[in-house]
Amino acid sequence: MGYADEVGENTYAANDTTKLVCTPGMAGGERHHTELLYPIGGTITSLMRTQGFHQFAEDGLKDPFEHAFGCTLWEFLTTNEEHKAAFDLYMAARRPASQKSWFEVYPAAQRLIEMSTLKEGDVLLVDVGGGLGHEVVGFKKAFPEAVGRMVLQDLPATLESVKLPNGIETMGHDFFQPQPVKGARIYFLRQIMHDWMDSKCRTMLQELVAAMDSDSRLLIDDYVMPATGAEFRPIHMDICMMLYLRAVERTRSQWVALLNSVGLEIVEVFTPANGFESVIEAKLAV
Ligand SMILES: C[S@@+](CC[C@H](N)C(=O)[O-])C[C@H]1O[C@@H](n2cnc3c(N)ncnc32)[C@H](O)[C@@H]1O
Repeated sequence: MGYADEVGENTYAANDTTKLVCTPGMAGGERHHTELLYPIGGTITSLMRTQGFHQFAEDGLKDPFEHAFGCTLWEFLTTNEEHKAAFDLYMAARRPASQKSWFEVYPAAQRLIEMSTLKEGDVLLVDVGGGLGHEVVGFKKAFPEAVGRMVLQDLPATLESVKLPNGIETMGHDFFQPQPVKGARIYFLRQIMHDWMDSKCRTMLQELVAAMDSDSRLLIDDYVMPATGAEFRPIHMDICMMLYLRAVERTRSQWVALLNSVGLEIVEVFTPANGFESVIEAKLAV
């Protein structure tokens, strides 16, 4: 596993992996997976023997998490503060520092020049379901002179502990409800759509479509799985999404079908060279 280096008999030294897994975010991830995923594994056989296994469990069917814990993951996190805190820290820390940010994968600098018509008071970016705000903070640091408001949205319980630098607003918002910020240039969803089955994604997207104008862009930061030959990391995530959340990592054709079904069209898909998450840029279909 490489968690430490063996340097002698019964002697181990911390290495970079040791230091990484000791950070609050990765420690949160260890807690999340060991305490939540293992019980799912331990009860999966009884789920298969009773109702069967359904990736998009709907209409009264249970997903593996619900079968193990008696409620969905999101319900569990609303009633379990320690797990919620571990989850939020894990989300904020999950990507290796060597990985490019979404605004490097997506040509944000170029797009910001194209967006130069924005005025003070217009909204540049809404980070929908943005967790503790790590991505919008990173964006603000990278583009301190960018004109326009930046808004972090998430469930009120997530935002309670959030402290952000000046210039970033927080807004409690349930993304299945009407989007209160109209006509933003960018609606950014990182690792949101992969948490939900298609029917729920359609509801969420329809609320965004109703708020978008012709200059708005939807940016989805998620895996775009190849039809064959996927790498280990997205496959692992795909299985986790199925077990935790009755959800999925999507292929390009699945993304196209989902976005087209709500009146959106893909402008371009930006994929980093190392097989990590892509940024899908979409706009209202003409
Ligand atoms: C997988 S995390 C991703 C967080 C962040 N975007 C990131 O990439 O680190 C999913 C986020 O969705 C939020 N969330 C879940 N249900 C939500 C809802 N109905 N409305 C708004 N946010 C929700 C969670 O609180 C969590 O912050």
